[in-house]
Amino acid sequence: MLYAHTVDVVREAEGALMARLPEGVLMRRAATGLATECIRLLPAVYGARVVLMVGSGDNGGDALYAGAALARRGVAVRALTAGSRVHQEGAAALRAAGGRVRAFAGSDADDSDLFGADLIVDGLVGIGGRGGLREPHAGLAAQAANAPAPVVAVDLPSGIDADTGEVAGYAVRADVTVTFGTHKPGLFVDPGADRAGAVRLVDIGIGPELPGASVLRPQPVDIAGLLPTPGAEADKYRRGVLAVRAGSDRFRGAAVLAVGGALRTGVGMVRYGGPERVVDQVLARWPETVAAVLDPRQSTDLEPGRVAAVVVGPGRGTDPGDADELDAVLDSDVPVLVDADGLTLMSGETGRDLADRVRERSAPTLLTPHAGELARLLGDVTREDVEVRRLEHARRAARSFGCAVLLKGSTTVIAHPDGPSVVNPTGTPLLASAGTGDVLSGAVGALLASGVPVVEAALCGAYLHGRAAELVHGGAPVSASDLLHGLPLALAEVRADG
Ligand SMILES: NC(=O)C1=CN([C@@H]2O[C@H](COP(=O)(O)OP(=O)(O)OC[C@H]3O[C@@H](n4cnc5c(N)ncnc54)[C@H](OP(=O)(O)O)[C@@H]3O)[C@@H](O)[C@H]2O)[C@@H](O)CC1
Ligand SMILES: [K+]
Repeated sequence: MLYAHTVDVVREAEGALMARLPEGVLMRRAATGLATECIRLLPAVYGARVVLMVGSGDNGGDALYAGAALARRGVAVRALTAGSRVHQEGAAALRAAGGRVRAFAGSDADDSDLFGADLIVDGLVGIGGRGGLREPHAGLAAQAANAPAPVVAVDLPSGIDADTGEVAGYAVRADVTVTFGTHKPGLFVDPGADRAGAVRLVDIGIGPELPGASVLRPQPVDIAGLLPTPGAEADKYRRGVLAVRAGSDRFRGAAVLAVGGALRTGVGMVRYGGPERVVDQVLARWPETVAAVLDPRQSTDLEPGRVAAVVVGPGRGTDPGDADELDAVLDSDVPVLVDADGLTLMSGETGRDLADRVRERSAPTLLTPHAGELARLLGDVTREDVEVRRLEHARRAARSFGCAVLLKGSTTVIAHPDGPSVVNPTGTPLLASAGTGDVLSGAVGALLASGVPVVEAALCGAYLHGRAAELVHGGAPVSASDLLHGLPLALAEVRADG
């Protein structure tokens, strides 16, 4: 598991440790770790050319001290400063080691040092950065982006918000980010995560001072530990029965995909209920389903005691009958996953009663919106707002509805009113196509029915779904049906890693 802490928490931990250590020790540790990573990235050390982009804070100080260490190893180091000040001791250390320090001349002409560099180090701003990069920082960073050398970001790529991953203006795009003490949430969540490249954590000793993380990013081994392993004595009821209330005459595929997602993730039995033509189609594709014709306006019976979890909403419709069905499902005392049309029914003024129903439930509820659906559920933000501050809005929704929320998209995040948020490390942008969400709802539903707790089920389902896409796509677009082939591969891989 990787852990991320917010800036306030990092500063507090740093303060507690610094009070016991001689001045400058933490920066020296950070700089040593940074220099080591730079050396790994250089084809040869002696005679290599490294350019430091240096802002006015301690982030620039880290870069300067690392530059001094590189210069002592025979690297030609040039520091280009931006901003009103420069870290004096760091600049002196670099000069004493044979490096040069000068102010960036501005964006009017290409900087020859930058374009001749073997490696560029981004020490413009770190956790002290606010908003998009100002000038001359942005101009310097833009030149670095055009230069051929790889870019190593110090602590985080300058211009991304450390706590949210938001990019409010120009931001550096790094090949490698060397971060200190703990990960920052913005390194886990897009759009920030996308700018960070490969992230390396350097231990500077603040670990014991840090409280529990605010954001987690699991590794394959963590997923393996969370997945259920059916014992020899397991029968279909003990493995869990999932009820799927998806699909309609208009959207028959949603039912087929949600049922498939569940079966391919592993569940004792899927009970499908829906219109006759959809039942036929589900049975034609998945004959192992126990399917019954069900008109939500006449029967919303969930067969109490016979199902362990319910998926409701994908392609189901938003008629009054569908609202009645959702209401009845929410009235049950088993875990419920609400997706797609179910989320639409819960949104706005007309959805108020259903939203209250969710708040009143004692059994776990999981909402699985994409950014547009989350914006509608929250009612006071746009889809774009949600996309740039994914963690914040997923957390708000979790608090507002008193349940777990899985926000789909460029980084899938899972929030719960209690405990840290979790980000899913797998997936590809090519996953954004019709029907993939239906497969996800089935996959997560299967895990809920198997007794996996709600946040863990959401995480494992999202992980397997994203990994399935990575394994089947090979660079080509992924259809929702392809995902159904990828799920067993993803499961086998996770079990082998575990
Ligand atoms: N915490 C730890 O454990 C350790 C932390 N360490 C290191 O310290 C770093 C934090 O250093 P820090 O606090 O000095 O802030 P930092 O990121 O250098 O930026 C502040 C400067 O940036 C400027 N500025 C702000 N926004 C801007 C913008 N949009 N565009 C342009 N400029 C902008 C701002 O200018 P101002 O707004 O004041 O004019 C101010 O001068 C941290 O990331 C890590 O690298 C390690 O050494 C050891 C252990
Ligand atoms: K930086």
